[in-house]
Amino acid sequence: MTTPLRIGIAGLGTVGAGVVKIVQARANLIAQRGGRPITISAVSARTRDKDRGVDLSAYAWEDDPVVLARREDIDVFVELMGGSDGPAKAATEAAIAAGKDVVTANKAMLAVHGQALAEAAEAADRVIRFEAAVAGGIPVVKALTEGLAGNQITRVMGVMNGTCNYILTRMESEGLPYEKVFEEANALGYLEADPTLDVGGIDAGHKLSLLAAIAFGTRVDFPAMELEGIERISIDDIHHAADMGFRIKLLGVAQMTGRGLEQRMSPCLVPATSPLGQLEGPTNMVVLEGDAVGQIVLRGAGAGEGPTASAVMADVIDIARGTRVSTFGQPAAGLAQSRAARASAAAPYYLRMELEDKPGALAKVAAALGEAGISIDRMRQYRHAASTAPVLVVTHKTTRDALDHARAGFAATGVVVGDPVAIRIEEV
Ligand SMILES: NC(=O)C1=CN([C@@H]2O[C@H](COP(=O)(O)OP(=O)(O)OC[C@H]3O[C@@H](n4cnc5c(N)ncnc54)[C@H](O)[C@@H]3O)[C@@H](O)[C@H]2O)C=CC1
Ligand SMILES: N[C@@H](CC=O)C(=O)O
Ligand code: NA
Repeated sequence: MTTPLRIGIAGLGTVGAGVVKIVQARANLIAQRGGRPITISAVSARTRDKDRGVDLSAYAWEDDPVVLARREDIDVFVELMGGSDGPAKAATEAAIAAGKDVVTANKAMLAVHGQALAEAAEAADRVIRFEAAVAGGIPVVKALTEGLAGNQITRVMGVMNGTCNYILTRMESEGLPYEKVFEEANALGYLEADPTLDVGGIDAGHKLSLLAAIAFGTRVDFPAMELEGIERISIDDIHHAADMGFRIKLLGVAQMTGRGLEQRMSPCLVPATSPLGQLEGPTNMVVLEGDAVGQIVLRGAGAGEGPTASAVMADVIDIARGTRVSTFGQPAAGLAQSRAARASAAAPYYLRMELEDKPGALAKVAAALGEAGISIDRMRQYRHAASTAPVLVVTHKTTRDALDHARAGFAATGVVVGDPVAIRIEEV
């Protein structure tokens, strides 16, 4: 009888319960593919007596995930609690120190502590695997670390937060308000424990920073990411974009330029007919570009029980097989600190602002754009009942610096109310 690979699971929420279900339902298939059975020795969660739709009676229970991580009867610690610090980090460190391999879905922890954890794991001759942490069920970490290992990666791009994509597409298709769709996403298990991580773009930014580290051989540098969430996107923006043949996506782009590593995660308008524009619901899409392979497009479920548990199991099965890949695809100690560069490529922009409804207001806005060297493609004032008028401007290609200059100009006009919404129109 082959020795089983014994796992301990900390966290029995959406993802943890999904992992237990796969281990129980697919035992034979997993044993064949991994070359040995995979068994669960112990589990941990905040609440012991809770119906999770799975039978946990065969497994030991630990209240403390750190104690679980150190148990002698586990080989792999599966961290599915979440949170960048606290018990997730403490238990991961304890697991490595106790000689366990680690599988985690925790992008928040890795975006902040990935370098230190990877170095600790490598010093202990252990692995940390995190396929579930980026784009859920899409095997993008494996694609970059293994399938594309022979390429110089030139760009990584994509939609990597299922919740945001679900919210944006449901608002448009059903004409539903943000709050209603947000509740639906919550009921479907897409949301992070702290939902501002999702709608603030932080979760997607964490994911992109992990992919950038692998792609460009640099240390994870999440603080350098230019970040903007979807909180200011209104149903009006969605409708205006649709009128012009665009859809709004929370889009991430990372690329290495002569000036350094550019990383940005922000709402963008993309052509409605493009593959990214057609992405519905919690689906993610990651576009990888390599010098030898050209462009690879990966599309699939980025969140939810089954897809995320699928990715966790892929990592566990890899460990059962004896596949050992460095956390970020190469030894962590050799990863260089990236030089952060502000994204500089010119693009057209969509601007929405509220104007005092008085003579000359539009002319002042046009003048502020002109002074910033920005040429107007389209400009429209919408019918309104309030004292301020909603105005939409689509610019020709311009730079971020010019846009900042124009923003300062808007503030000085005395007719622009609040800060205008500016959304980049991305050629994808
Ligand atoms: N839900 C999803 O679709 C996806 C989630 N992830 C990641 O997977 C991880 C888990 O996410 P979910 O399953 O959605 O979370 P969840 O909130 O549904 O479950 C979290 C589990 O961890 C347990 N837990 C939390 N703190 C604990 C502590 N101090 N001690 C013991 N147990 C504790 C909770 O009791 C619960 O069982 C997170 O890192 C998340 O970012 C990644 C990809 C997709
Ligand atoms: N909250 C995340 C879950 C997966 O990472 C998302 O919505 O994509
Ligand atoms: Na993945």
